[in-house]
This record gives sequence, C-alpha cells and structure tokens, in this order.
Amino acid sequence: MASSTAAAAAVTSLLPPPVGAERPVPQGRLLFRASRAGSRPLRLNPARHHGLSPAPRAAKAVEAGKADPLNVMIAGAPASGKGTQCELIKAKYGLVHISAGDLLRAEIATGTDNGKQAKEFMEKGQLVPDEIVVNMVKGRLLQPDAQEKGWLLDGYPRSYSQAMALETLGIRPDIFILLDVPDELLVERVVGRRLDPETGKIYHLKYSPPENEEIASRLTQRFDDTEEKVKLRLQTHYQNIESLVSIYEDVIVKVGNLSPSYLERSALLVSSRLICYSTSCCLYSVELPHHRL
Ligand SMILES: Nc1ncnc2c1ncn2[C@@H]1O[C@H](COP(=O)(O)OP(=O)(O)O)[C@@H](O)[C@H]1O
Repeated sequence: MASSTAAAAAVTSLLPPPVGAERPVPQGRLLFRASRAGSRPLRLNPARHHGLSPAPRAAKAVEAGKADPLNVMIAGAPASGKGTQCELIKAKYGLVHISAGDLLRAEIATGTDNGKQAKEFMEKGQLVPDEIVVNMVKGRLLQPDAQEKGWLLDGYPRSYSQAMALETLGIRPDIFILLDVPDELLVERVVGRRLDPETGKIYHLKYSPPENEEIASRLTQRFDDTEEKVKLRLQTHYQNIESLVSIYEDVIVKVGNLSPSYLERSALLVSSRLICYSTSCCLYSVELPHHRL
C-alpha cells in the first residue's frame, strides 16, 4: 500500500456508499457517526443481523494528542475473523497481540497445571475459570512491550467479571471491536479451519485451501474445532457478550458479517481511522486516537 491516503481513496472508490453510515467524502476521508450521550446500549441479536447490519453506534473519538499508546480489544464468536483482523491491525500499528486462547494453548502445550485444567473447559466449549485466565492476561498486559507499544487484546474479556478485573486496574481500551457474523457461516468456517503448524498460517478446506499436497498433508485441526464444540462455544459467546457491550458502550464498534472474501482486505487502517468491511459492503470507520499514527 503506497500511502494511507491512496489506500483510502482506492478503497472508497471500490465500494458502494455505506448503508447506515455517512457517505465517504473525497480523498478517502470517511466519517463515522459517533455515539451520542444517552443513546441506548448496542444490543446483540444474532437473528436480526443477516446481511445488512446497522451502523455501529459507539466508536467514540478519543481525544487527540493523548500520550499513551493505543489499546484495542477485539471480540467475536469463534471464527468470526478475529485472527485476521488482528494480523492487519498489528501490522499497521505495531501493537502487541495478546490472544487469551493462544496463551491458554501455550499453557496446554507446556503441560502446566493451569494448562491441564484449562483444557478440560476448552474441550467442553466453556470458559476457562477466571482464576486461571485473569492473572494470565493481566500479567501479559503489564509486561513492558505491551505497555510501551500498546496492546491488541483478542478474546479477553469474555465475561463481566473478566472485564471488571481490568476496570479495577484502570485498564480500558480505546476501541472495542465486536465482530458479528451469522452462526451458520461460523460453523462452516470452524469445521473447515486448519492450521499449518510449520508456518502458523490458517487455511480453510473450502475457502482458502492449501497451496499444494505437501502443505495439505501436514495441516492440523484444533481439538475444539468440531461442529459439536463450536455450537457450545457459540452459546457461551452469546451468553456473555451482552454484559461486555454495556461496559464498553462508549468505545464499541460493531462490524457485521465479515465474509472470507473480504477478510483479506478488511481492517485497513487508514490515516486516523480504522476501517472495517462487511459482506454487505458497508464500510465503517472509527476515529482512532492520534498518538499512534
Ligand atoms: N477470556 C477467556 N476466558 C475464558 N476462557 C477463554 C478465554 N479466551 C479463550 N478461552 C478458552 O479458550 C477457547 C478457545 O478460545 P479462542 O482461541 O479465542 O477461540 P474462539 O474464539 O474460536 O473460541 C475458548 O473456547 C475458551 O474455552
């Protein structure tokens, strides 16, 4: 991407006007309707969000000139595209990517007591208890690299109590991105998802198949990526997400219906704005703090 302005111009010229959001203005400058004081909290109702989703409400502009590094939280159901979004956001902003699921899988891989306990819950599609997760994530967030560069927290918090554990330390995101994808797409994505353990690249047997037989033969599947388990994980997700939405109402941006074809170019971060795409070609942009630009 030659420059962020050029990227924005290219992007806006490719897409139809966003539905439910203000039209882009020339030179890639995009406007986003910020939340109003007293507006109702965003309610997540998966049944109503097929295709066109309403413009996200919150996405408060954070005051310019703030000295602290950028802090972003990203949430969404299994296979909603968090990993892909994280790669793009991380690459642009140099944030430290902290994935609660990856931290847990690392504990499992090294065979710690925490890992052994965590696996029992993960196999059932349930949340791992706070005693294990909260300190693990807090500890990682407070490490110098995350404090200096800013962090991108993926898959945490997933419950009211986990969010409050950070609130009590004064740890808040500048933006809380919530990806919202219909369940039937999620199940298909999870069941076909494969990992190349050598490169870390994620494939999908149908949407993003491996390039050759050699790669295909070494692909692995996550132990919890079965249809039965993903349904349980989805239930857990919906049970918990509402409470998070209310806590982060002032900084939340909801992105609907990301499809595989859009994932490659989603979450372009242009100028002072974070831009996400949905299958309906809606384009949402959120004003970011200026300090990390
Ligand atoms: N913040 C968290 N609190 C409790 N359990 C978690 C948390 N994050 C991840 N887990 C556990 O790890 C599993 C895998 O999480 P993750 O890798 O983020 O994948 P997904 O978002 O696809 O479920 C979850 O199903 C859950 O059991």
